[in-house]
Order: sequence, then C-alpha cells, then structure tokens
Amino acid sequence: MSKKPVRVAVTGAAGQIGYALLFRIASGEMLGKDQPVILQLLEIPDEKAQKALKGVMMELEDCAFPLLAGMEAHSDPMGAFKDTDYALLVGARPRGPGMERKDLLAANAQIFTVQGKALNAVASRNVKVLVVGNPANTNAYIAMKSAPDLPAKNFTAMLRLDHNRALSQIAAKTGKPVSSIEKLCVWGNHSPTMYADYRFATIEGQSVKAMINDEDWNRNVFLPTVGKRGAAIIEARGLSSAASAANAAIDHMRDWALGTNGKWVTMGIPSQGWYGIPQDVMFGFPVTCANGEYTVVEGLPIDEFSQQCLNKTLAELEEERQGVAHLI
Ligand SMILES: NC(=O)C1=CN([C@@H]2O[C@H](COP(=O)(O)OP(=O)(O)OC[C@H]3O[C@@H](n4cnc5c(N)ncnc54)[C@H](O)[C@@H]3O)[C@@H](O)[C@H]2O)C=CC1
Ligand SMILES: O=C([O-])CC(=O)C(=O)O
Repeated sequence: MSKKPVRVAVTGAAGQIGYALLFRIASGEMLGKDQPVILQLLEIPDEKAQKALKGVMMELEDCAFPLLAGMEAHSDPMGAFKDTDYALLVGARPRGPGMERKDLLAANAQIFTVQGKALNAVASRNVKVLVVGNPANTNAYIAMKSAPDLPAKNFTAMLRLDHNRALSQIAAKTGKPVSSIEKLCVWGNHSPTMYADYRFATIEGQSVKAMINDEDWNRNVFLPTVGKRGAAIIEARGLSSAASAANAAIDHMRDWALGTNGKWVTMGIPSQGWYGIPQDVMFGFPVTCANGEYTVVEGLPIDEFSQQCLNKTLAELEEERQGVAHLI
C-alpha cells in the first residue's frame, strides 16, 4: 500500500536555492522514493515574486513527478505552514561581496519571529524545521524561541554545507573518495568562526589526522578554506551558493528523517549543555540519526586548540544572540 503524503513547506520558494531544491524534494531525493509529498510554498506577497513562484510550480507540474501529491502557493506563513511535517526556511536576503552573514541579521531576523510564531500556531506538533536563511544559527534560534509550544529540538540550522565542503577538502588532500571518510564534524556557527574538525575522522579505519600529519595545513589552509568557502563562491559567481546549499538541505533532512546508519553528520541544533555549550545555543555538533531523531556524539576529547576554536565560535553566537534579544 502506498504511503500517506507528508506536507513539506519551503519558504523563499522562487529564489535561487528554492529552484535547486524543489525538484529534488518532489522527485523523492529528500524523503525517499516511496514517500509522496505535498509542497506548501511560501513567497513574499509581491506580484513579481508570486508570479515567479507560479512559474516554478508550472515547471514542477511539467516534470510529472509520481511522488508530487499536491502543491500550494502561499504569501502568508499561516497558510504555508498549516499541518506541515517538514519546514525548510530558506527565504531571506542573501549576502553580497564584502558582507559577513551576521550583517544580514538586521534584514532577516524579523522573518524568523513571524515564521516561528506561525509554525507554533499551525504546523504539525512533530514538525522538523531546518533554517537555511542566514545567519542560519541565530535565525533558527529566533524561530525556536518564537515557537514555545513546539519541541525546541525540532528546530535546526544548516551546517551541512560546511560539513560537505570539509569532506571534499579532505578527499582532495588524501586522494581518497568522499564516501570513504567517516567521523568528520563541524562545530559551532555557520560563519568563518566554525571549527571543521578531522581529529576523529577515519578512512578505511585509518586516522585521517595521522594520514595528513600536517598541523600547518590544518590551521592555515583547511580551516580558512572551509570557513570562507561561501565568500569564495560569491566572489567567483557573483551570487551565493545555491545548488550546493540545496544539496546540503536535502542531505540534512534526509538523514534526519531516514537515519545515517551510524555515520556522523553535522547538524546545527539547540545545545542541551553538550561540550560546555550553554543550553539553547544553536550550535553545530556531530550527530548520528535514527528513527527520526538525532543523537549528539558525546565524550569526544577536546584539546587546547579545539577548545579555543569552540570558545571563539560560541562567543560569536552569544553576541548574535544578544543582538536579537529584543525580538524574543
Ligand atoms: N546555511 C547555509 O549554508 C546557506 C544559507 N544561504 C542563505 O539562504 C538564503 C536564501 O538564499 P538564496 O535562495 O540564494 O536567495 P534569493 O534572494 O535567490 O532567494 C530568496 C527568496 O526568499 C524570498 N523571501 C524573502 N523573504 C521572505 C519571507 N519572509 N518569506 C518567504 N520568502 C521570502 C525572496 O522573495 C526570494 O525569492 C540567504 O539568506 C542565504 O544567505 C545560502 C547558502 C548557504
Ligand atoms: O556565504 C554565504 O553568504 C552563503 C552561505 O551561507 C554559504 O555559501 O555558505
């Protein structure tokens, strides 16, 4: 018997990430090739944006996806989030050259109070929320705090693009396939202060740290390359990452919903005090996923350099959190 359709809300649906994301959700890449979906798409109440959204929906229709059980266009989050099982909050202003992601807080923070409240009011009580719009961690924090009736753990921020970038850098350095790398993680904020950490990583059971054996490369090449990759893409493309961001969103939601079979991935999640990170700070942690739940990988040793990195990214998140305290 075929499965009952689930509702997937996507905001910023006519934007560049939206365009790279929706077709993959509708084809079953996110929730499985046996899971029908109803897309509930949100764009701003602006004639041009709504018209562009209609165009994207016409293209979705033209794909005749067998799993696409329905589609709705919305200009109000209360409609878009009604009974939704999954919410991908992408819609927000992207940065341009010379900006840091936290420069977007003033422009974007308000979006996430409104959307958090709407989720609180009308979404499924088990809704799984992924915030992509930048600055992703603090926007996810705002949405979570604006939705007190939903479980805090159901609000997450996207660190998966950073995780995937780190995987590719390690694969290139070691000459080994991406698929062979296990136990990598990225701690903290989706910003240049993030700490991509391959101390525990293995390839075919061998330590990646020992294989690379180059602390200078770690600190002066790997960390800045991963940390500033978003800016490098903007510099090269004139626009921020879109297809890779959509791909990371698919990876994040798929793994959360369908599980990782014991493999580590990185998710931005509200801390429950793990590794000394204060309660509720939306922080990138290594997790495994099973049965629709994530579990933090606990008990990893944190050496002095790693502790400094964690402190730095935490300090930035705390600063962002103070900057939005008036919205919560
Ligand atoms: N967390 C991450 O790893 C990444 C995050 N991003 C962020 O994702 C966001 C979206 O990026 P793009 O798609 O490239 O931008 P875009 O400008 O192409 O599209 C954003 C869309 O969101 C819509 N929008 C704005 N406010 C909205 C609201 N309140 N409700 C619904 N829709 C709304 C806009 O009308 C626009 O169509 C940006 O903030 C960007 O910085 C981008 C790449 C990676
Ligand atoms: O850098 C940006 O502004 C977009 C983004 O978050 C990324 O590519 O990681």
